[in-house]
Amino acid sequence: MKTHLSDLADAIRSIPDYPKPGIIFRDITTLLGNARAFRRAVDELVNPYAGMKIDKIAGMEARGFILGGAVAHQLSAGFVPIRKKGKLPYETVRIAYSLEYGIDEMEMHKDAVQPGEKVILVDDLIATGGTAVGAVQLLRQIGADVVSACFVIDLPDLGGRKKLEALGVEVRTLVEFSGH
Ligand SMILES: O=P(O)(O)OC[C@H]1O[C@H](OP(=O)(O)OP(=O)(O)O)[C@H](O)[C@@H]1O
Ligand SMILES: Nc1ncnc2[nH]cnc12
Repeated sequence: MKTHLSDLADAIRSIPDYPKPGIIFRDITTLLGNARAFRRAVDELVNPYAGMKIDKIAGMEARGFILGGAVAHQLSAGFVPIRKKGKLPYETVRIAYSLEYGIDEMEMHKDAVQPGEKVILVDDLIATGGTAVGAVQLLRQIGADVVSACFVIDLPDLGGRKKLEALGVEVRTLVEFSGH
């Protein structure tokens, strides 16, 4: 039986008031635990990039590692982890960023991408876009050509997609939830 994109939305669990009052947390662990939905989500993320000779997938800790690793494998691309500060052992580039429910700093190894390499950013969700914009800035700082960014979930009312597009990055998403 074919899985539809509405089935992907149904496979995501929504938790009100987590991690803070007023936030509805869109929990992808239920999608990841559903073999058919997980495969469909990865296939849908990968399909638009088939044949594009992408060099690297960059994934944001932690949920971007799960999806980004699967996408990289399917595209025969390398994988670049963008981590929360203090976790990477070699020399890094670092940037402060804010997201829907907090602020933090993220880092990437400074030799993780060679100048001019084609990179796609992968994460589970875009909300305010703070995380993704920070990641694009880090990647561009070391010379990456960020050709696109893709997410399973878009929260369009929080404006992240528009911010990324304003930076000249194509954005692809699979399901939308209105409100927070
Ligand atoms: O568009 P934004 O407002 O920046 O929010 C989106 C980010 O928030 C979540 O990650 P989180 O920082 O909660 O980390 P986690 O994956 O380790 O739970 C999500 O996985 C995105 O990376
Ligand atoms: N509402 C939300 N649910 C899950 N992850 C998020 N990251 C930022 N906002 C989020």
